Parts: sequence; structure tokens; C-alpha cells
Amino acid sequence: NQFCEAGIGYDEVGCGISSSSTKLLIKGGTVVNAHHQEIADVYVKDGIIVAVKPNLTVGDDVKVIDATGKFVMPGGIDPHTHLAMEALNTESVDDFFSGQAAALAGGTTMHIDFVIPVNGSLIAGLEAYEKKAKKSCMDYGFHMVITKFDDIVSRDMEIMVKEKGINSFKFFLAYKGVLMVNDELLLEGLKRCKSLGALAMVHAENGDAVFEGQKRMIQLGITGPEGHALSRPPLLEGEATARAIRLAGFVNTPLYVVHVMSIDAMEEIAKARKSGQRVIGEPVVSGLALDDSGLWDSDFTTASKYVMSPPIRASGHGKALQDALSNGVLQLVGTDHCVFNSTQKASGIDDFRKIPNGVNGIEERMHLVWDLMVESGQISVTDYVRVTSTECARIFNIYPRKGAIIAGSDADIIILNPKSTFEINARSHHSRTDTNVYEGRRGKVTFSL
Ligand SMILES: NC(=O)NCCC(=O)O
Ligand SMILES: [Zn+2]
Ligand SMILES: [Zn+2]
Repeated sequence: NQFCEAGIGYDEVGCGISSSSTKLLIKGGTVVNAHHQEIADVYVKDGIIVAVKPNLTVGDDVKVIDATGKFVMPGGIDPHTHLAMEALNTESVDDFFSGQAAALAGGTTMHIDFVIPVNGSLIAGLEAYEKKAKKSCMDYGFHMVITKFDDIVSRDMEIMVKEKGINSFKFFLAYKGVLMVNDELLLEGLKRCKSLGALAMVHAENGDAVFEGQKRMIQLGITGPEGHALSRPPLLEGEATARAIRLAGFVNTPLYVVHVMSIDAMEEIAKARKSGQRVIGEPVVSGLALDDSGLWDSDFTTASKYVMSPPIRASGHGKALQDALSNGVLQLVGTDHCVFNSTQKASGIDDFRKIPNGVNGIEERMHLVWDLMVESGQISVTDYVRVTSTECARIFNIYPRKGAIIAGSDADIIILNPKSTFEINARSHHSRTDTNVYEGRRGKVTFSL
């Protein structure tokens, strides 16, 4: 996959030491990869891991970081973000600098964002996103969204794969009249992905039925944020997931389902995988950690901060998604980080359809997966590395340069102190948004290199 390296060190955003300009020895920590963990030292030079061995000796010119009692792990890779994304006549407030600063502060050292085409043009869309990304302070990659299909898009998909290093294409089955594609277009797109060896991704909700559900809520006089959840229930996510899986099966090409939020969608993925179909399921941290109760809060600012699509589901879905992550039905965790501040969300005070969709998570993902899954004993530390970093690197073809602590890999490293604790809140987070859906949850102090 395309990925771009930021030209400045992470120290410039106050998140750690720039490993690109320093010789470093990280000493005595538990080095964790997806396949193995051991107590070892990690020697880094010019931003690359040179050696991983116990008891390394180095010269006086090397900065030594004592990692005794800590976990030394590959930096998180977030497969799903929307920085500076335009929606409903506004733009998400975290751009490629503030969103990445937040990511680094939370132990994520790379993310993959979605290029939105300009009037259907992939080339114009990529140009716009390359401009947005100029202010980057860490590595990133791009997926490409497909909103129309014709000979030009077909040709440009090939250019993306062969010249631009973008080999994942996303199809929205929701957001009718804006980004949504119909089955005919999805089929064309799936066939083109297959012929290019690219990976098709779907936002799986039945957009026509969501549109109908929204009208129904407004007719009933339900205009608040709870109407958002009520208008697009899990069965519409299950239907679209099943449809996309079957069409991908019909074309015989792999499918990646983004932000799996419900048991209904997860069970479709489980069934397909059991039958041998290559389907990848990505839960996001909001779906794993939250339930929909916040959407019923009587305070609009509080309730609207939880509005995202597919919606955060009723209690029970999150635990089922956690179980699916631990037993391998779902493979990697994203965030869908797409933040709007409370003033922007207030555009929908009289009509939930006008609330810009999206929640935070780029800074909190690593903490919450640790807290929910490792601290609870549901997954091992090696599995933690797999679901937060390695699996993403493998799926998007950047492993082992990313997602591993082995000689030759990029020195995208985090050091996590399992004995520490801090409180997550909107006052101290690094994102530009003024609210946080994980307010009051706990994290572990993590240092990103
Ligand atoms: N998820 C969300 O609510 N906003 C971002 C766009 C998308 O991924 O659907
Ligand atoms: Zn989506
Ligand atoms: Zn998204």
C-alpha cells in the first residue's frame, strides 16, 4: 500500500524522541511481536531497527532508554481514519497534523485515511488529499473511495494501484445521494478490484432503507440523536454485510468490511469465513467499548457526540464483537476517527440527519484495546500487537517494514508501562475536538518513538 513518511521527527509534536535522527538503545524491556515475545534490547539507528537481542553493548554516542518492566511493541497502525474530511458542508476538525499528534500521543504511529474523489475523479481526489497531508508529522497511507464507475475511473484505479501505491478501494453502501453506490456499481468495482489484485472495502448499511428509516423517525417527531440509532438498526447493517459478502463471493474476490458494529454483521462475516470465503472484519474501538445509551442523553451536546454510522449499538453488541476479535472472526481494530466539535454537531439540533457523523478514537484506540482485551485476559499481549498493528501491516502490504520489531523494520516503536494509569478526557486529549466519547476511561502511559 502507499505510505508516506513524514519529514519531521515526532519530538516536534511533543510526543517523544525522533528516532529518525538519533541512535537509540531501548534496554531491558519485554519486546513483543505478533509471533513472539522476549526480554531484549532494541538498537535503532537512523529510524531503522538494527538489532533486537538481549544484552546489546553500544558506544557512548547512543541514547539509552531504560524499558525495564515495560512492553516494547510495534507502534499502532490505525487502518481507518478521516482527517480533514468534508461532510455536510463542514470539515472534520482534526487535520493531518492534529490528528496525527493525537495518534502519536496514544501510541499509534501510522494511519490509513480515505481519499474522497472530487466529482468522482480519483486523480483530483488524490491531489486534494496529498495537499491536506502535507502537514503530516507521522507516516500515513491512503485507501481510495469509489463513488462512480466508468472507463475513466476504471483506468484511474489501475493508476492508483500501479503508480500511486493505493491498492484498497472503498464502496459506501450508505449515505444515499452523497457517497452511496448501488449493486451494479459495486459489482463493477469488485470485478475491477479482482482484475487489479486490489482489496475491496465496504461500509455496509442498506442506504435506501436507512433513508426510509430516517423519514419514518422525522414523521414520528423523533428528531434528536436517538433517532439516528433508531433509523438505522443492526438488521440494515446485517443485510448490507451479507449482500456485499455474497457479491464478493460471486465475483470471487476478497472483501474487507469496515467498522463492523453489530452482532448481525459479525455473524455474516463468521459464516462466510467458516465457508472458506476471504472476508476481513474490522471492528472499531467505539463499537467494542461503548453502547448506545449516550445517544439518549437529554443534553444534546453529550448525545450528539456519539453520532456515527453505523451507529453505536445497544449493550451486548460490544462484548460480542470483543469475543469475535479474540476468537479470530474479526481481525484488526480501527477507529473511524472523524471528529466534529460540538458547534458543528449543533447543526443537527432540530434534525439528527444534519448532525455530522463521527467520533474520536485515534488517540484512545491503543489504550482501550489494552484495557478491554488484555487487562481482562481476553487476549495475550502478542495478540494485542497483532490486532492493533501487525495484521493491518500484513493486509495492506507494508509488513514487515511496519508492524514488527525486527532488524530492518522501521523504528515505529511504543513503550507501554503496564503499571501506570491515567484518565482519558477532553481537557487533556490532543485532538482538536472539544468532546471525548471515552471521557473518564483509563489508559496506560505510552511513549511513542
Ligand atoms: N463513520 C462515520 O460516522 N463517519 C465517517 C464516515 C464513515 O466511515 O462512514
Ligand atoms: Zn463508513
Ligand atoms: Zn469511516
